Amino acid sequence: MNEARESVIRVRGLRNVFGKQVVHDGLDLDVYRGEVLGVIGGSGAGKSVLLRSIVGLQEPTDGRVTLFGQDTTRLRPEDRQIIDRRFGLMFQDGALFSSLTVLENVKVPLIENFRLPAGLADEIAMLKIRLAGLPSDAAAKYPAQLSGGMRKRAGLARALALDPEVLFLDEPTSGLDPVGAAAFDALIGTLGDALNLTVFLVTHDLDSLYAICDRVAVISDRRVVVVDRIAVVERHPDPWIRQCFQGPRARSAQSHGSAQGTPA
Ligand SMILES: Nc1ncnc2c1ncn2[C@@H]1O[C@H](COP(=O)(O)OP(=O)(O)OP(=O)(O)O)[C@@H](O)[C@H]1O
Repeated sequence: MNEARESVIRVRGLRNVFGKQVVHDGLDLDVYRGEVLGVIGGSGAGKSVLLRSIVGLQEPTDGRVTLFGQDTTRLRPEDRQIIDRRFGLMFQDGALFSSLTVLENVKVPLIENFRLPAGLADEIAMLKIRLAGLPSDAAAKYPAQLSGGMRKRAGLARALALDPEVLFLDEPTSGLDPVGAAAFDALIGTLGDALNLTVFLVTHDLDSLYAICDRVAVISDRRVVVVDRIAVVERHPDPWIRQCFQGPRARSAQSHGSAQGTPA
């Protein structure tokens, strides 16, 4: 069925080496338009390096990354800029500018990319702040005045500023309590559907996999060992996967997932 779908991210033969450490070697991955793809793997497996390689924050040692059908290793800077506008990035802590208010933070990509009149930029930024589930009065606050969960939502609002087609999220629920994490998952699921987003979600959170991911990719032994629906992935014989899906946390996540009626 997937063969007919458009691959918005295509990674082929990715290799990343730091000194003597080979992080990726011959890694292949496709991400299809409209799906929520969860990316998991042990600590240090190379999830963040993969994300960074895809979005251009890290130049791969070798291999090819194609975004929206364009080979990113061959792009002219001006074409790279056009591609960059088509995705949004959200890091663990929101990665906000501490000296700017939430509203100003969300306006940064709007001002950098488009010469919008100030009033219009304010209106768009406010819309994104509300879309990310923040109250309007959060707009005037500085990151230090927000809770961890609110900072993540502000980071999400900024990632949504340019109406991206693809959203990259690096461990968005880390540090949140279970209720906050479930609410954030629900928000991503709802926004993904409403805005027809493709979501690339790096996570350690098994609940997120069951709650919102259409497919899950597992990085082990320097490559993607399996990418499939969670029900298939959890039965894979890879030792790390077995350990991951046979513990008590997995059983709890599995029961939450089926209770929500959202088996992946
Ligand atoms: N710029 C860099 N220079 C040297 N080594 C790096 C660099 N970036 C990442 N690494 C190494 O690459 C490996 C993979 O890192 P990465 O952050 O992708 O892991 P991860 O799977 O996201 O781990 P975690 O789940 O703990 O966040 C680690 O051993 C890390 O130390």
